[in-house]
Amino acid sequence: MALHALRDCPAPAKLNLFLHVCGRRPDGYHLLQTVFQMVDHGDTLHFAARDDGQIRRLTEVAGVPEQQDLIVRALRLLAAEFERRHGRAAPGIDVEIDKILPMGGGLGGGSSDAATALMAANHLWQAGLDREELMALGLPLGADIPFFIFGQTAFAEGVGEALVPVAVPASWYVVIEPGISVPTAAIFSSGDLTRNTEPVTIADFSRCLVSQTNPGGFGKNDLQAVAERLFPPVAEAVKWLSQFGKARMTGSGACVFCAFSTESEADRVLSTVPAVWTAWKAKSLARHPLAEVLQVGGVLD
Ligand SMILES: C[C@](O)(CO)[C@H](O)COP(=O)(O)OP(=O)(O)OC[C@H]1O[C@@H](n2ccc(N)nc2=O)[C@H](O)[C@@H]1O
Ligand SMILES: Nc1ncnc2c1ncn2[C@@H]1O[C@H](COP(=O)(O)OP(=O)(O)OP(=O)(O)O)[C@@H](O)[C@H]1O
Repeated sequence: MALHALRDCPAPAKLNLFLHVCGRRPDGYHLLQTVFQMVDHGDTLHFAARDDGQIRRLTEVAGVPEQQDLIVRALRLLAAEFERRHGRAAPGIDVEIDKILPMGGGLGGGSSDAATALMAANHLWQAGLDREELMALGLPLGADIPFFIFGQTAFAEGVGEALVPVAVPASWYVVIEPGISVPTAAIFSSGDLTRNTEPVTIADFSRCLVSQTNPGGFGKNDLQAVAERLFPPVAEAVKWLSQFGKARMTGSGACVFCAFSTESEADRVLSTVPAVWTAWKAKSLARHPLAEVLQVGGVLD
């Protein structure tokens, strides 16, 4: 029998272990190379099917009107695709969200919410899209959405949509939220941004992991220098966390992280973070945790 509700669906944060800007497309979007790592800290979404075709977000999210929410926009795209395939309107859905990821944090919160919504509704509605089709549906809404649907640690190229799985040792991360929101577009449009980092290979990344224990130690984040200049709290967080290892910004900021090989090391550092910042620790996730909730392993394959 078809399911009517899916509760406690995780939408995990991602960290960009490195992020190189290697060029620019004619449409202005930047060509990146990055490794995406999911961690066990994120938003939680709850879904219930409706029978009137409406897509509703029941939770208020400060600063994000319901109709602009990436979750709602993604579900509208899925509903249109459902109608095209099945010749009838999609059933509709209610969405509730427990939001803990900061916006403009570089943790991919909005993209992760949208990815979880697409996977959950595809399941609830029995829409029948496979993984690649869902990834393609989400890409126009956010460059990180395909990665979350891909659902495993990945080396990414293009604008983040060309994905290859990569093995990264399990690690603990301490993440600092500097308390500001960094608009992604402001970083990419800066005249100071370097856009010519030489392309690397997965083998370069993997070789580096063998020679050092820190998965965040390879390469650099090309967006970081610009973000530090425009947003001094980012620089302060990087400076403070650098006492303990190779600290680095994720995505276009503002959050900053450092990897540790044991939970106790992460706990020790976390306990000393100055109270002005929100900080947390999280463990790496090799697979998207929604697979367990959907109890499928194979629903999208
Ligand atoms: C930097 C990353 O966080 C890395 O994971 C993502 O690529 C950002 O993805 P995102 O938050 O989904 O960004 P979007 O909302 O798609 O893009 C915001 C703006 O940033 C610029 N942008 C974004 C991604 C990219 N590869 N090149 C760009 O130039 C574009 O001006 C775009 O209008
Ligand atoms: N469900 C949502 N959650 C968060 N932000 C949303 C959502 N829907 C739309 N947005 C918009 O997207 C913007 C970016 O939010 P998001 O949390 O994805 O930033 P981010 O972590 O910096 O992303 P990235 O790492 O992809 O750059 C927000 O400022 C907000 O206006």
